[in-house]
Amino acid sequence: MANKTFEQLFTELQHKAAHGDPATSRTAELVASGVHSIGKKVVEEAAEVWMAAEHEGTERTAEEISQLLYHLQVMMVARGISLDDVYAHL
Ligand SMILES: N=c1c2ncn([C@@H]3O[C@H](COP(=O)(O)OP(=O)(O)OP(=O)(O)O)[C@@H](O)[C@H]3O)c2ncn1[C@@H]1O[C@H](COP(=O)(O)O)[C@@H](O)[C@H]1O
Repeated sequence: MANKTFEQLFTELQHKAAHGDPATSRTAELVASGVHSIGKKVVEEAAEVWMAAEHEGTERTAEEISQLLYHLQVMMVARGISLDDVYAHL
């Protein structure tokens, strides 16, 4: 059972970006670091998904995918992109 849905996490991240303290919120820290830094994390996490899928088990791969999805959501928040903006292309 998931701790939260993709939609619930996105709402939480929007709130953290607007009101969070970069000293205690990873999301606020990442958004403050800017799109270039967030982009590097997205690429790093994507590579970790690839490596886990090829060389590690299902649980590790799922964990890496969760981290990629988190960083993609942070990028969306930083760029002001909504879930509906993305769903429009799915
Ligand atoms: N789901 C996540 C989540 N997934 C991944 N991460 C971050 O991504 C990191 C994983 O990336 P790495 O493996 O590169 O770890 P790292 O070496 O510490 O990263 P670097 O410092 O090297 O960049 C974790 O250590 C977390 O900092 C997350 N940080 C926060 N959340 C959730 O986001 C919400 C808001 O969190 P805060 O903004 O921290 O309050 C909460 O529900 C959290 O559970």
